[in-house]
Amino acid sequence: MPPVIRATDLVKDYGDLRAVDSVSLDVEEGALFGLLGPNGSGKTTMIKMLTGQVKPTAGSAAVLGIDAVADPVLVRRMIGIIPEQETPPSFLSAMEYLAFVGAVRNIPDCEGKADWWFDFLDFADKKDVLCKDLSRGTRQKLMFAQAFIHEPALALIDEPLINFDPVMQDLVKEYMAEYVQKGRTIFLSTHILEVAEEICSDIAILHKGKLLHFGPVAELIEQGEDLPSFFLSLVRKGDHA
Ligand SMILES: Nc1ncnc2c1ncn2[C@@H]1O[C@H](COP(=O)(O)OP(=O)(O)OP(=O)(O)O)[C@@H](O)[C@H]1O
Repeated sequence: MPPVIRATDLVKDYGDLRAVDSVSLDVEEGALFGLLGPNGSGKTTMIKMLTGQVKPTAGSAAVLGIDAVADPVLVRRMIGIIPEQETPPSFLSAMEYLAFVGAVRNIPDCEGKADWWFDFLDFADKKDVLCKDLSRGTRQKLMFAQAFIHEPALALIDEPLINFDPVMQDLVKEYMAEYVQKGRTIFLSTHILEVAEEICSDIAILHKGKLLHFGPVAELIEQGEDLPSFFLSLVRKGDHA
């Protein structure tokens, strides 16, 4: 079975800055893959290249078997995405936004599915509120719902938990764990190392655009490592390299 994501020697330069430096990695079907790294290490740029939002300077990316550089529109049609810091359109209500996503993605019974998400993430009382008047956490609930409402084979989500309270974080973590058990795949970036250790099957650690580590979380734990300490020592070593 080919990997769900295959990145090969991906490079992204912004002017003189090399934001991603020859990164290669495979993500297998059913993985809950965590992309970790300090601020500015290139996580968002990686996600943007894999979702066809940014064209790599060099290298290639196959996502669900599709060439993400040559056919970014098809990739975006097939996947779910939560871009970094993205908020839904201010002028639509929460329900209108999910209906809009449903129309673009051709989702059957989108209204019924939207209602399920309003109940599941406990914001049914906000469905007719304009997005501009929603709290940050509620906007994040909506972004989470739009990424998963069509049950994509692959969701790429940038910092999905950051605005959620602990109860909501727990609910969403459980949802993601069950989601991948059904054979679907999630690729997420996060700063919350404890979350990555708890739910991710595999991780990659980026630092200054370079891939410092890539592999299953279980392997680290078998070696007696805990992810937060492992991450910190790797990044500190990278700082002095
Ligand atoms: N459009 C852009 N133009 C110029 N530089 C950019 C652009 N986007 C990102 N960068 C730079 O590329 C580097 C990697 O940024 P990126 O957002 O990918 O990192 P990140 O790991 O997601 O960071 P954070 O954890 O802080 O969100 C940073 O130095 C950033 O300033």
